[in-house]
Amino acid sequence: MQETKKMNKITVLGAGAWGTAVAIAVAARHDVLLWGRNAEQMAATAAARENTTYLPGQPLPDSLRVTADFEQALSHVLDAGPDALLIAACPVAGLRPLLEQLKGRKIPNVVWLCKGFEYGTGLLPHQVVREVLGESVPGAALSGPSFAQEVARGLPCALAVASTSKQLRDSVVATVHGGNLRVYACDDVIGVEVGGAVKNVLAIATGTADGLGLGLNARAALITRGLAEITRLGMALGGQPGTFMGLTGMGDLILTCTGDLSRNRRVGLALAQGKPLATIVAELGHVAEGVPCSKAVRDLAAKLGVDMPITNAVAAVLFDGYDAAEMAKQLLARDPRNELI
Ligand SMILES: NC(=O)c1ccc[n+]([C@@H]2O[C@H](COP(=O)([O-])OP(=O)(O)OC[C@H]3O[C@@H](n4cnc5c(N)ncnc54)[C@H](O)[C@@H]3O)[C@@H](O)[C@H]2O)c1
Ligand SMILES: O=P(O)(O)OC[C@H](O)CO
Repeated sequence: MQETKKMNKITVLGAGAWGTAVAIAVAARHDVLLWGRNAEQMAATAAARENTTYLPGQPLPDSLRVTADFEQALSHVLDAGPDALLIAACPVAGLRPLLEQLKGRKIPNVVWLCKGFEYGTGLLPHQVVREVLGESVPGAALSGPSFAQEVARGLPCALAVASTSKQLRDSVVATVHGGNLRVYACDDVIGVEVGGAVKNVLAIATGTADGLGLGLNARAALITRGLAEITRLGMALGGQPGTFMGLTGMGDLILTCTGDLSRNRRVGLALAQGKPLATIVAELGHVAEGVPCSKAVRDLAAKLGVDMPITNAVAAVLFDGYDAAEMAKQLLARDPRNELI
C-alpha cells in the first residue's frame, strides 16, 4: 500500500484556546507556526512561551513558533506547496472574515476547527468555506470531543476529520494522528458539522438542568433526546445517521454536556441562577458558540420543519426572556411521542 504523505509544515490561523492547543499537540512532530491577529497578545505569548490569555498554564514547546504577521504565516505554508496544512482555528463568526484574507492566494487546503452554524446565513462551516474560497480548495472539518486544556497537556483524545477529498482526509490523519491524539477519517462533512454545532446548544440545556438541580435522570434524558434532535436535523440536511453515534455526535455531546471545562455548559449553569445573557457573557469573558448557534438552529429547524424542542427552549431562555425553570416544565408537559427519530 502506498504511504500517505504527511504535511510537515503547518500554519494555525487563530491563537485562541483550541488553535493554541492543536498547535502545541502537533508541534512535537511538525514545523508549526501559530498566528494570532492581536500583535500585543502574540508578543506576550512569544515572551512568556505561554498563551496567558486563552490557555494559561500550558507552556509552548520550544519548537512552536508564534507570529502576528499574516504574510509570514501564509508564506510558511505557501512556500511548502502541497506538503503543507493550513488550519483555521477561529470561532464560526470569524471564519468568513478570516477566509476573505485568503482569497486569491494559492492555498493548498484548509482544515477548520470551528463548531456551529453561521449566524445570519444558517450555513455550516464547509458551506462558508465553499462560498468564500470556491470548490477548488480541498477542505476538511476536524472535530470531536476535545477540551483544549486536556489536549494541550498531552492527555489522550480522539477526533474525526471529515472531507469529501479522500486525499486530504488521509493526509490529515497521517499528519495529526500520533502521540496521544487519535484521528479517524470520515466522508460525512454535514453529519460531523451538525453534531459539533448542535451539541453546544444541548450543553447549555444540560448545564441549565444541572444548575436547577433537576437530577442525573434529567441529564441523561436531555443528552439522549438531544441526540435525537441532532440526528433529525442532521438527516434533514443530508448527514448520515451513523455519524451522529460517533465521536463528533454522541462523543462530543457527552463530553460537552457533562464536563465542567465546557464553556457552553457553564452558560447553562449561569442561566439556572437567573443571570441574564449579558451578565453571563461579561462574567465568562466570551460568547460560547452555543449561544448564537441556538438561534441559528431554531431558525433553520423551523424552516425545514424539524422538531427541536430542547433547542427552542434554550433559545427562548437566552433571547426571549423566558425563565429556565418554566421552560423545563413546558418541555415535560409536551404530548408523548414515539421514541425513535
Ligand atoms: N476550546 C476548546 O476546547 C475547543 C475544542 C474544540 C473545538 N473548539 C471550537 O474551536 C473554535 C475556536 O474555539 P476557541 O476555544 O479557540 O475560541 P477562543 O475564544 O479561545 O479563541 C478564538 C480565537 O479566534 C480569534 N478570532 C476570532 N475571529 C477571528 C478572525 N476573524 N480572524 C482571526 N482570528 C479570529 C480570536 O482572536 C481568538 O484568538 C470554536 O468554534 C470552538 O467551538 C474549541
Ligand atoms: O468549551 P466548549 O463548550 O466550547 O466545548 C469545547 C469543545 O467543543 C468540546 O469538544
